Amino acid sequence: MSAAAAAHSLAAYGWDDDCAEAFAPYARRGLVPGRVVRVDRGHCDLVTPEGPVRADTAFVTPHDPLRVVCTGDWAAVDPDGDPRFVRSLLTRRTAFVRSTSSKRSEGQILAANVDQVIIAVPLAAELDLGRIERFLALAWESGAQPLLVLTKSDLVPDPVTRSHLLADAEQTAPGVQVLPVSARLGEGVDVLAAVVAGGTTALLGQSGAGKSTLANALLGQDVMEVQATRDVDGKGRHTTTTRNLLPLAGGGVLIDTPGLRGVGLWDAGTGVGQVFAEIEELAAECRFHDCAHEAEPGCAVLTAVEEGALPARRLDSYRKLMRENRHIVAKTDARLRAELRREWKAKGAEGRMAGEIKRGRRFR
Ligand SMILES: Nc1nc2c(ncn2[C@@H]2O[C@H](COP(=O)(O)OP(=O)(O)OP(=O)(O)O)[C@@H](O)[C@H]2O)c(=O)[nH]1
Ligand SMILES: [Zn+2]
Repeated sequence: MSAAAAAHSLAAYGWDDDCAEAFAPYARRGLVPGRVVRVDRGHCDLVTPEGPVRADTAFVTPHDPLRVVCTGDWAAVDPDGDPRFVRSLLTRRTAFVRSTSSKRSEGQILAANVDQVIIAVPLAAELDLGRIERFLALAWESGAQPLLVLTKSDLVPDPVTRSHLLADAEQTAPGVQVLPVSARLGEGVDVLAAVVAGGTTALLGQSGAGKSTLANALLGQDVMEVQATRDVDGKGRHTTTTRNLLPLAGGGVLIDTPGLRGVGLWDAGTGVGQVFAEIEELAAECRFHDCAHEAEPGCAVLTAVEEGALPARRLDSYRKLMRENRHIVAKTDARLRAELRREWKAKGAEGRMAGEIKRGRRFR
């Protein structure tokens, strides 16, 4: 980072040389840079060099739901006025998109410009590898680098058990750093803080995984409300505060939005491939290029399973996520196909009409 970018008052919020370069044309128009901290209907809260600003988003709310303002966006804002308007959004480096339920399959943007994703999974006697793979797929799909944090490591004090669990996690997450952390004991927190110091980090993980506790440890203060252990009605309390984007004590920025936390079904096509990199690599050796790795002769994937080089669970998980993903894509495609059909019909009618005119069956 250049000295100018480091000295910039938004440096704590992730401002860097790339931001400065992208923002230059807006600076010439007298606009102010800001990072979106929170979005609600028609407005957003930003941090700017002059402090927090609330701005109207009417100019940056196109029909495409993937292009609406979201937490983490860099924006160009009016220098004054009441209300002040967001005039433009800088191009996103990465984006978290959720495939929404069947009625609106367009997808919904959850967070922008995330560099790393912490996938928080409690270190327990039995790691939920399938869940890890699912979160990894989402992380890879966003364009950010995943980081697997095994939380509550104090719960597995036995070093032998722990190293087995770590080995399982590492095998499940090729290309991903795996870090055991205990926020309770402070173990591994400094390592994690150093890893996330360089950019913007988001938190993924199921409820109770220890995300808020981890966030507080990284923030160096209790900003997030930690789930009460005594949960009388069994429903769990909604714990995340409305402060969605926060600078970390050791450098870097944390994005922790409720929408991102509670992930459901996502469209993670290329992401799934990255999670199972070793399977995709094996698949390249299969005799048939469209091998489904079910019962085909010369299947390198099945051979690897037979030889014990690839856990059968891994292949099952891969198939399951691929199937799920195809399902989502098919749903989206159905809508696309319906749209195309309408277009073709209209074009077809025109075409038929033109043909009939040519053939002299219709007179003008
Ligand atoms: N033993 C142990 N318990 C922990 C640790 N970190 C968190 N916990 C406990 O795990 C429970 C859940 O922690 P939270 O931080 O609220 O989990 P969360 O992922 O933010 O949960 P949601 O807000 O529901 O998404 C709390 O009772 C914490 O005290 C740890 O390092 N060790
Ligand atoms: Zn095969």
